[in-house]
Amino acid sequence: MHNYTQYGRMQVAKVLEHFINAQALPGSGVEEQTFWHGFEAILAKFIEPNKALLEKRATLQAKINAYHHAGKAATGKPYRSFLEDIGYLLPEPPDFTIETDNVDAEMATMAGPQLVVPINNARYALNAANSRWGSLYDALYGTDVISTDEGAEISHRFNPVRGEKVIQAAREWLNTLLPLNSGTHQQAVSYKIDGDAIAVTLADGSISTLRDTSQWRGYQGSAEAPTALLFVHNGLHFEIQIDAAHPIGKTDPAGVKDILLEAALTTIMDCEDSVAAVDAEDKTQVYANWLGLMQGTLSVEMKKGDTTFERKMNPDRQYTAPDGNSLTLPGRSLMFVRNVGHLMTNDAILFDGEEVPEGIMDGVITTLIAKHDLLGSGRFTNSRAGSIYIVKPKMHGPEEVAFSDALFGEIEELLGLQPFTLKMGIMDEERRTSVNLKACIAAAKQRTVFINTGFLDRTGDEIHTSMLAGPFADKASLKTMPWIQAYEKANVSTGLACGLSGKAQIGKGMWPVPDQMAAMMEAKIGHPKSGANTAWVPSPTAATLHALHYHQVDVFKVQKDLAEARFNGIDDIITIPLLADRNTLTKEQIQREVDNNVQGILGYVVRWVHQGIGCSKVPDINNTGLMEDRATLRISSQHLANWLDHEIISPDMVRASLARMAKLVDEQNAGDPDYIPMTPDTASSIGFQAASELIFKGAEQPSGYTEPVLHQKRKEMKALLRGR
Ligand SMILES: CC(=O)SCCNC(=O)CCNC(=O)[C@H](O)C(C)(C)COP(=O)(O)OP(=O)(O)OC[C@H]1O[C@@H](n2cnc3c(N)ncnc32)[C@H](O)[C@@H]1OP(=O)(O)O
Ligand SMILES: O=CC(=O)O
Ligand SMILES: [Mg+2]
Repeated sequence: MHNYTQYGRMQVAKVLEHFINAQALPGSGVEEQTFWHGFEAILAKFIEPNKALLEKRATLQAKINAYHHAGKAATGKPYRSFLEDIGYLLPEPPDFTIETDNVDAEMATMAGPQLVVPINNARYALNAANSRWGSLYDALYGTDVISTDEGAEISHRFNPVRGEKVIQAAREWLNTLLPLNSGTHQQAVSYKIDGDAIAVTLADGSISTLRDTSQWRGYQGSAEAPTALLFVHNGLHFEIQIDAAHPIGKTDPAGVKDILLEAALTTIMDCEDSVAAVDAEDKTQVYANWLGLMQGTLSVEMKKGDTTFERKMNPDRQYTAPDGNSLTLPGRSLMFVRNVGHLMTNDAILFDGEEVPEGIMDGVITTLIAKHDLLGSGRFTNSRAGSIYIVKPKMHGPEEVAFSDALFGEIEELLGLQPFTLKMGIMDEERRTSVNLKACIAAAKQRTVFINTGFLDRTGDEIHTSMLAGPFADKASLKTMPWIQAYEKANVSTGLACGLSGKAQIGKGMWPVPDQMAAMMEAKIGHPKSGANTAWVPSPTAATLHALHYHQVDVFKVQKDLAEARFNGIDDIITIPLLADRNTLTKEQIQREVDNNVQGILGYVVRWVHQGIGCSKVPDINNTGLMEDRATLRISSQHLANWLDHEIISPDMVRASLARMAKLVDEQNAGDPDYIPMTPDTASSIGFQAASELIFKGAEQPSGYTEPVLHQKRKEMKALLRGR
């Protein structure tokens, strides 16, 4: 238990109280008394409605369970009518367009990658904030986008064979980014400023020029010997960096040392599924990092090899424009903060003795902190348009969006912000939101700045909602079946119909295979092609590479082309992706599916519970590292729970797999000095027990969420570690 200070009906854990009174409130223009009193009033107003929303989720789920339990039709008209009758599938509201004002260009009129990062990891969070710009050479050199054939392996010491391949590949990209009137960038031997134009000398001595002269926007260094030439294409900037004395520039006939791409236009600083924050200490750390990002003061001491340096937020980038005026471009990614959803409570604050809803607490405190940005008191500016961007995850249907909208309004009033300063990113990641998406957007039409298909949570909810309908298809097949394709397509179409183009983001989900960048380059071009003006990437390198897709596709043109054809797709969306025939899976296929799920669950959960790490790269059964977070855990645990329920697998089979995989996961982590193994005594390993509970009690978890078990077990683990 924490030490608390009483504020009216609230008790605030001292660690959080101290942070707020000493760091977050000073300079915010809000008095201590006003803040705590107003916070108390918000809790008094919103706690009961929050509980009622959760009860409604449970009531609807119980009705769905009873329907399937009775063996009623899980397809076609009868099923759709049932969903309508119980108020799960609601009538579509009349047409409208969103009215969101003061949206920064990065979200409204630009198209590019969106990075997500666990906010409590300062080292990664700083890296993410700075990933607005990324080195194309580094991204190509360090990943499988360039093959290792013919002596081009990735080595720590610079491999000139690979280096040459990188230069050639980058020059090939320049042909797309910066078309020339004659010749190609592979032939370029110099890039120079010639009056108000760019002259590119080719190997045969001829001079080429830019096909579109307006692409040139500025330079760094002197006009005679620029160190960087700045261009724009499809709204994204990039630099050709020149330094003939640099180790790479030396090898290049034009002295080009790198191509720097505008990459992560926006970043989501995540307080939710990639973070393990279970109590007042953890939450205070999360909020402290957000304050550091909003004030520009966050920094970490870094050690790489023999060098030690300080990582901090990058300044804006300065150039001279072709007309001689100075030009400044943002040096950092525009930041959202992802609050948690409506489900969990946290003991950092008690109200009438009970833990408060964590989502309400996040809303109030992350907004208070972001107010510092609007007041301009920090070192940098995040939103030049004067807005605060909150991603609200895991909302089920329009009532839950309306609740967040009302909460945001009260928070604005408490903190002295103009109405609708708080903008909302709506995660379309629960089935009741997908099937009522238009009504969800309508419920926050003055705040909506994005809709995003969080297909990972969405898959977990798909399984949980129809748990009793029958056994689900294997995990790989689930990703290709009609429901998901219709969900993705309908999201874009609904977003366009509600006027998001030019005002907000229509976003696509995460690439969860961080080391497979070649595959990402093949797959993720599908996102801009589908009309999405942003999509999630797991790392800065992935952001740099994914940025190339937005040079290949003019998303706003795609959106225009798609705008006329409204796709609703509801009948496909509600088609439950069950196994067509339970006898088609071989014993071996079933065993592999179980082992793969169990390995992923244990690999993620043990680090979460034992070490407080909320997002990990965990090898799957083929030894491919997968990004695992709470949403991927929700899928794996719900999938096993479903197959157990329908006796595709037996509890003994799962127990045997857990025992085998626990050993393997311990071995995989042997190199981590902070790792706490699960074996040999799995019965007293809290991490192991958490994983087992998530599977065996998966069917009874609210909406199949993993948070309740993870939080409880992490708290047990922290208590154990404190007692040691
Ligand atoms: C369903 C959903 O909700 S998805 C959203 C939640 N998921 C996320 O936020 C994913 C974020 N990504 C990550 O946390 C990580 O990339 C992981 C856990 C997947 C892999 O991490 P690691 O195994 O440490 O990656 P790896 O060793 O390849 O790279 C580490 C380097 O990349 C950087 N990096 C990796 N991911 C990120 C990121 N998301 N943001 C910023 N920097 C990052 C690190 O800072 C580090 O560089 P440094 O040494 O200069 O600090
Ligand atoms: O939050 C994202 C998801 O896919 O879930
Ligand atoms: Mg999610």
